[in-house]
Amino acid sequence: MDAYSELLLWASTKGIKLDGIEPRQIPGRGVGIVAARAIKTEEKILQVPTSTLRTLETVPSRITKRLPKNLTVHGILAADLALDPSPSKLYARWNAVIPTREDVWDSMPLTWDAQLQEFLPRTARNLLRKQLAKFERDWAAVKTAFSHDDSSTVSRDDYLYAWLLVNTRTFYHETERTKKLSRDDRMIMQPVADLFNHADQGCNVSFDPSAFTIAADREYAEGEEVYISYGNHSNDFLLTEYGFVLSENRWDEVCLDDALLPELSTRQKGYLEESGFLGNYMLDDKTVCYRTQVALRLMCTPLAEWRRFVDFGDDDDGCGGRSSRHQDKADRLLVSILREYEMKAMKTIRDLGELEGVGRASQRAMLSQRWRQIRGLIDRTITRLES
Ligand SMILES: C[S@@+](CC[C@H](N)C(=O)[O-])C[C@H]1O[C@@H](n2cnc3c(N)ncnc32)[C@H](O)[C@@H]1O
Repeated sequence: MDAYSELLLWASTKGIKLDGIEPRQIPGRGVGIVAARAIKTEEKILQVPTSTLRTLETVPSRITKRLPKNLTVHGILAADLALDPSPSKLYARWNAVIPTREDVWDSMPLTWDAQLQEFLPRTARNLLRKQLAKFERDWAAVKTAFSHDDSSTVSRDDYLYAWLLVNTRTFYHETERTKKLSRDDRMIMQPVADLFNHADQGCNVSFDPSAFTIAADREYAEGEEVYISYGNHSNDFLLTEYGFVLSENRWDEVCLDDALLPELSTRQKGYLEESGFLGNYMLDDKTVCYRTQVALRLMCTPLAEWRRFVDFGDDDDGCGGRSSRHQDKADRLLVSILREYEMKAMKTIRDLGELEGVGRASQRAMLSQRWRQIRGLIDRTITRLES
């Protein structure tokens, strides 16, 4: 019997109900869940009883009592996974189907060569910096707690593997007890449900005190992959937090700070800082964000008019046509800035192509894919602004 059949057999003894779905290997996505028959909208396809969840409360006290009280739930769950080398029956079936360390190392930028990490787009790099700081805090606590114990030592790599599994496989869960914790700490792991891959729109996930339930968001044909949504995430977020990008992502956006900030004088940066508009300039497939508009206006309109724009939003003084004249100027300026940024994206793609020997080919390919997406978004925006 293969590991998935064993997992499902174990799941059925624990009251986990799959209806019309089954796990399957999906090229490029590890395991995923597919429709085993035609599924109707709103059909309940999975129920996972609360008793099977892996939570803060299921971590043995021999682990929790040695960890500092303020350690994150993420950090504690990872310690539980890492310090459980011969897992109890409860988790053995689950452990048999989770991605290998090799898979995790391949996809998660946190484990990549530092030189390759420098090629991440700005948003992803910033997220990675925060993720690393969070990991190092958790690891420092776990290392201190278990470093003097021969029976349960854990290496940094063991802990990192466990920490990244938790990062990519937890669900938000609220109970009377977890409501007392910060939002980020209301996380649990659940078997089978964690085999669903992500799409920018997916099945409905809900929970009550007795179970998690996943219900179809639309009709699915037999054999079709069934997704849930991990949230309204951009591809930079997905890449850093989950190790993949979507080719179709309605929530994707690109940070323009690297394109815009170098164009601003020190004085202009000061004005933007004072008014709370310095940096975090975002572009998606439909909109240039308001912060970007404010920075562009500062670059192409007299200061008094810019202040009016910031204070009142609209720079039309009632004479007609003014607003669109300024907007045209701002759009033209943005097009020229975007053209330069597009050149940078193309150079990054070329550089990645010549970067043999740094990191793995699959990691470089992932970065190139992301930069091609950025280039595409910029290109479409230029076309839109010029039409
Ligand atoms: C909750 S797990 C989903 C099950 C996972 N595919 C597995 O093999 O166990 C989340 C991980 O699945 C992968 N994943 C999820 N959605 C994906 C997608 N749309 N494309 C590629 N990989 C995806 C990523 O590696 C992510 O970190």
